[in-house]
Amino acid sequence: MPNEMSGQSKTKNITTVNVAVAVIHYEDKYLLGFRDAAQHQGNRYEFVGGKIEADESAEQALIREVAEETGIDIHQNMMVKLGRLHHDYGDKQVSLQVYQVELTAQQYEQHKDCEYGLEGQAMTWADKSKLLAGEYHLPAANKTILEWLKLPTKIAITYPLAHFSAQPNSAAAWVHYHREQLAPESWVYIRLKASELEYIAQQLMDVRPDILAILPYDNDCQRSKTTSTDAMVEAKTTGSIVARHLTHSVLMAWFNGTQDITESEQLADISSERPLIVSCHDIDSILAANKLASMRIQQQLSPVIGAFLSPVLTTQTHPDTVPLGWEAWSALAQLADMPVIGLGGLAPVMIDQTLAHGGVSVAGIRQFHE
Ligand SMILES: Nc1nc2c([nH]c(=O)n2[C@@H]2O[C@H](COP(=O)(O)OP(=O)(O)OP(=O)(O)O)[C@@H](O)[C@H]2O)c(=O)[nH]1
Repeated sequence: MPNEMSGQSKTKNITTVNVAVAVIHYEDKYLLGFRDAAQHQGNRYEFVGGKIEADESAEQALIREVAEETGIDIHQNMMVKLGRLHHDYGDKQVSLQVYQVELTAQQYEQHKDCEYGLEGQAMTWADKSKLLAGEYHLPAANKTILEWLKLPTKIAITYPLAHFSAQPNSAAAWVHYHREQLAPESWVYIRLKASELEYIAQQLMDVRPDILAILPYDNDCQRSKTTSTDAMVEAKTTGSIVARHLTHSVLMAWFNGTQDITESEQLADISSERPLIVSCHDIDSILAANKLASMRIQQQLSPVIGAFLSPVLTTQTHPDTVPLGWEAWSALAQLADMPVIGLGGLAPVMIDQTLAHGGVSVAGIRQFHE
């Protein structure tokens, strides 16, 4: 998709319209327009946006469209890329470049009572919970955007079991520690080995049913078609699994063709009902993640909702790994077609710095526990 940055492109005689989409919000209120019945995908709500002209970048188009449709002045430093996606409506193909735009309190005050946009279209402010619950009828392509918006600004990662190896019962110590330390209703990536996953992760989810768990995708069990820990955890779980996680090495093994499986087998293998979060460290893994994301959308499977991109800074756990540093991290984040999560040497308070460098969320271990 980076090759189709602007204008219209033609593939097999079908024109793809390149569109810049602004997910304008102030805290938990999101601005929606209503598409006229005569328009493509009419009688539906939409985010503000429109065609990217041939001489424009997506960001320039976004600034112009937002001003034309709402009169709100936005600047480059207020927008963060959420992702890019291609959608085939049958009668029209669209490539959406989606940005999150947070208004200032003053801008929201000025526009909070606005019922019509500058082009006469009805406008409304939607509560995030209602928007994500599907209470607004949006074009089909927006389903993925709503999944992206579920990603919180902070994700806690669990300690490895080995961290508790000095304890007489390390599994019990692991469960006890995380039961006490994880914030209420937080997203938690339960990073355990496949062999530890079923019995320990389940214990934590039993005692903390409020947490929203990201569980590792168990590649080995899936490949051998044995009763996988995935299936067991899914079947027995009392808590909520919000996503499965794919490691950098699994992602690269699939897309470098080092595993002898076809693309459709890969897609069928990964829990198709669950959104995915992938781990990336470099340009090759970002490109592999983009490919996976595009395949999932094309096959109408649950989307890739995020990429952990790491390490941003030096970490205590990997002191010898050379970090990317903010500049290289930001350049890679721009290439990702899904929301990017900063990982490695970060604290929750670094969310503003992460947003400024093109990420939407921060993750980590120690500092993300209460
Ligand atoms: N603005 C906007 N467009 C969207 C969203 N989701 C989505 O699929 N689209 C599609 O992206 C395209 C937007 O291009 P557009 O705004 O220039 O097209 P239009 O049909 O509104 O007007 P036009 O063709 O008269 O210029 C439409 O085909 C629309 O269906 C969304 O959330 N916001």
